[in-house]
Parts: sequence; structure tokens; C-alpha cells
Amino acid sequence: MSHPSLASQHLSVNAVTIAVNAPQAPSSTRLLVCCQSFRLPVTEVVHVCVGRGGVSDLDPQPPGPENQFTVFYVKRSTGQQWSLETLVFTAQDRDLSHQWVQLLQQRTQQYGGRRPKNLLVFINPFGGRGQAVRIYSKVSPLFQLAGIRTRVIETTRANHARDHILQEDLQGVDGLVCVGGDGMFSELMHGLIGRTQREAGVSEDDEETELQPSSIRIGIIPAGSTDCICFATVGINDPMTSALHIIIGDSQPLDVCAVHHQNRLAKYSVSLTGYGFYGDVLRESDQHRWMGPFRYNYAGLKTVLSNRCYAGTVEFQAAEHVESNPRDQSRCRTGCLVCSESSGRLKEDCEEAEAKANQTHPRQNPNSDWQRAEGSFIAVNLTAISSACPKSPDGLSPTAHLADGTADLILVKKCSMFQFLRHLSRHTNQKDQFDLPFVDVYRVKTLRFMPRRQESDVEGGVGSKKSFFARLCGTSCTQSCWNCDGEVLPYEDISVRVHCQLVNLFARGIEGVRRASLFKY
Ligand SMILES: Nc1ncnc2c1ncn2[C@@H]1O[C@H](COP(=O)(O)OP(=O)(O)OP(=O)(O)O)[C@@H](O)[C@H]1O
Ligand SMILES: CCCCCCCCCCCCC/C=C/[C@@H](O)[C@H](CO)NC(=O)CCCCC
Ligand SMILES: [Ca+2]
Repeated sequence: MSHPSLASQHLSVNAVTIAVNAPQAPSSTRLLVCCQSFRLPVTEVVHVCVGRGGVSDLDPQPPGPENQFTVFYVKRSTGQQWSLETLVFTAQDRDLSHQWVQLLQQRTQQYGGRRPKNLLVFINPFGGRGQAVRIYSKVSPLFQLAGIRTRVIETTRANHARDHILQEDLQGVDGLVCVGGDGMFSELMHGLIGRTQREAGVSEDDEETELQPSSIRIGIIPAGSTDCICFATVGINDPMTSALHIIIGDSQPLDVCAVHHQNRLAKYSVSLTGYGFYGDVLRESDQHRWMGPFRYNYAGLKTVLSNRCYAGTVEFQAAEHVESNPRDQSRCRTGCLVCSESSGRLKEDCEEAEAKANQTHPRQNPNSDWQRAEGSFIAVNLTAISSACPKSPDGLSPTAHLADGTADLILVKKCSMFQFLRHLSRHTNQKDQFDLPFVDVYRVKTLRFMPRRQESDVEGGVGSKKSFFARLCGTSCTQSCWNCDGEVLPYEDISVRVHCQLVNLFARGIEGVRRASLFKY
């Protein structure tokens, strides 16, 4: 069928007549419809249909005359929030309207990026405030509208989603979605990384090995307590916004920390691997799960008051070849150059690793460039991303990058409770939380931690004096534990390596310069 003459069709938008000049052959994928005053990127068109369309049965509309057609597209609201908006066009006749719809559907497919067709969705009915099922019911019509097939599994136990991904046939699945919190994301990530390594014949226990990235992307519909990974990669915890990022097939690579203990993989982590303060908060909060998300505030306060510190040795390798540093005040934003450069380097590294694997001699002295910090720490935190969340909109490390192959190591040395509170409170405002004499921060590739057993570790031993508040709170712990993306690790000595861009999310990072979806041309 021949296309309508695109140069000067007269359509009316919401009853206002405008002249439409559609592109002959779009030189950029962004251009869909140019008209007197509006431009709409084809990458952000969700659906086009004849007549007046509504978002499935949630918003039923009378079909409308066939000389009309509806374009559903992403609209930017305040901040990073997206919503679904419609534009109804009126063509001169029915045929022209059909031709427009066909053309626009074609263009959306052709230039619409890597959109998923088949999603496997896991809902944790108990995550966060227990609202995940309801939250999903609000966004599922969007997937239907966009013609995406979904298979939905409500989990019945912890690790249900992880085990399903590890064991079941994923033929045809091009996206995994979790409706829950960071713990659910972690399950999907573990299942996916584990499965990918098994299929590639790579041992996850070998710290030296290059892990294989997976081609399947993960989407997060936030319904948890902290939802840190969603917030830090999308810029907002909003189910509708996340669903739209999934539908239009956004892609955001993400660094992953592999945590090992005694030559075995312990856990992967993206957000926080933290010993001391955050380990203690988590351990304490787990005893009060009935409080819901408030358990973190309660446990946080209790842990601050106890003002514990832990002796140990931290060893790390600083990131090489990176222009960025944790104090540079920059921000990782959509299309980040630091992360793009890492993609290039990642390719070179893979080629180098392959070449090395083909040689017979082992890696050259991998221990040469380790730095060491020994002492008493209130917190040892490592984060591969900013770990921004609603409690701390800039996060644990505001300048950390999503996909640069590095993580930020934050060492909070022994200090008074009030000094530590000062550091913590700066996570909630614009002040620099690292600009304090008892805080050090490094951008690193690897980390090792060894706790130091002391006499004071023995209850009642020399030096076991606890703070007044510690005694008041009844805390008697002399060892801490690791908080690994919200899960307690049962050991203290660990080693960590950052794997550059190991997983991919349906996201695009945080958009820097905000654009309106439709803007004056
Ligand atoms: N059906 C289930 N029953 C019990 N636990 C489950 C179930 N499904 C998933 N889980 C576990 O619940 C944990 C918490 O889930 P989720 O992350 O969704 O919510 P959350 O309360 O926000 O937690 P987080 O603080 O990690 O964000 C996960 O680690 C997951 O393994
Ligand atoms: C005086 C006011 C002080 C206020 C201080 C607020 C400081 C917040 C810093 C932000 C830290 C985010 C760390 C992210 C951790 C997540 O990977 C993890 C999994 O969901 N959550 C927790 O461990 C749950 C533990 C989260 C504790 C906040
Ligand atoms: Ca990083």
C-alpha cells in the first residue's frame, strides 16, 4: 500500500487544526511527527490505534470515528516522573487514518529501540507494605496496551524467583520484571547471573574470572521498603514510570560487586556492601520486620545511639584509568560519558583477557597495587552506584557511576556519636558527607576486609567498655556483619571485585536536562 503523501496532510489534534509534515525518511530515530508546533520522539511512542483509544479497561473510551487515530506516548511530569498521555488526531477520511496508523506502527517498530515482547514477572506479595499485587494491577494494562506478553508469578517463598530463573525454561523471555523491593531485584539478579555463568561454563567461585553478561534485561516495578536500586537507576520510585521504561525498551548497564568468602561466591551486590553501621542496622531491623519499612528508622536510631566501632584491616585496589573521583561533584546522568568510556575499555579488557587466557603463563603480579587502611571503623561501606533512595536523594556516594566498573569505598573511622550523626545527616542535604576528618572515600575495583579479633571482643575483656547508650540499648555485639543489598552475610572476612556492566536494566539512568515530551518546534 502506498503511504499517504506525508508532506502536507492536514490533521486536527484535539480539534485544533494543524498542518503535519511527517518525515520522508527520518534521519534520526527521534523524529516521529513534525508539525507546526510539536515534536514527539518515536522512541517514546507506546502504541498507536485507529479511533479513540483508552488505556485498556481502566480507562474505557468509546471507539470514536475511524477517521481518528490515537497516539499513546510517554509524557514527562515533574522530576523524573513519566506518565502515559494520548493525542487524538482527526484525518480527512477513514483510509488516511488507517494509513497513518500503519505508518506510525511501522516507524515505532523500526526506530523504537529494543522493546521487549515477552516478560516474566515476579510479584512478591509480602514486599514493602504488602501492596505489590495491587501495584502491579495498576501497571499491567500498560503492557497489554503495548502488545507485550507477560507471564506473572506470585512468589510463595523467599528465593522462589531466583530458583525459577535458575531452573526453568526461559525460551523466548526477553525481560525479567520484579514487583517488590531491593531483595526481589537481588533474587532476579542472582538467578540471571548464575544461569548465564552456568550456560557459559564459567565458575562463579573463581574470583579472577571474567563473568559473562546476560542479554536478558531486568525491570523493577518498585513495591519494597527502600527501593534503592530503582531510585538510583530511574530517579524515582514510581511504578508507572518504571513500566514505561520497560515498555519502550530502555537499557541501562549496571556494575555488580561479586562478594567472595574463602574462595566461594557469597553474594552479588549492586547497592550497599556495608560492615559496621549498616550491617548492625540490618541485623537489628530484621528482628522487627512487623514494623514494616519503619523498622529501618527504629534500628537506625538504636544503632546510632550504641555508637559501636570495629577493628579491622581494609585492603583495596584503587580504580585505574578513571578520570572521575568520588569528590569531583559530577553526577552520573543519562548518556554519561564516564560510563560510555568504560564500555569501550570493557571491550579492550575482554580482548586482553581472551588473549591472556590463550597464553600459558598466569596473570602478572595482581597483588602489586593494593593499598591498606587499618584501624577502628564505625562503617566500611562499598557501593557500585550512588545508592540514592528517598531517605537520601543523592545517596551514599552521590558521584558514583552506574556503569563505570568501579565502586566507592567509604571508611568512617572511630568518632563520637555526634560526629557520626553529623556525617549521616549530610546524606539528607546538600552538604558533602565526605568532608569530615574521620571519613575517607576511594574509587576502587577490589576490596578485602579482615576483622581484627581483640581482647575486647570477649565479653567483659579489657577495653570492652561500652558507651552509655550502648548499655542503655542493651546491645552487646562485639562483631558486626555485612549488609549485602539488604541481606545479612554470615561471615566477616570477605573479598569483593567490581564487574563492569554485568547486568542490564530497563532504565536509562537519571535524566539531567529535563525535556518536555512535546515541545515547541
Ligand atoms: N512469597 C514470599 N514469602 C516470603 N519472602 C519472600 C517471598 N517472595 C520474596 N521473598 C523475600 O522477601 C525479601 C524482601 O522482599 P522485597 O525486596 O520485595 O521487599 P522489602 O520489604 O522492600 O525488602 P527490601 O528491604 O529488601 O527492599 C526478599 O529478599 C525475597 O527473597
Ligand atoms: C539524622 C538523620 C539521619 C538520616 C540518615 C539517612 C542515611 C541514609 C543513607 C542511605 C543509605 C542507603 C543504603 C541502601 C541500602 C540498600 O541497599 C538496602 C537494601 O534495600 N537497604 C538496607 O540495608 C536498609 C538500611 C537502610 C538504612 C537507611
Ligand atoms: Ca560503578
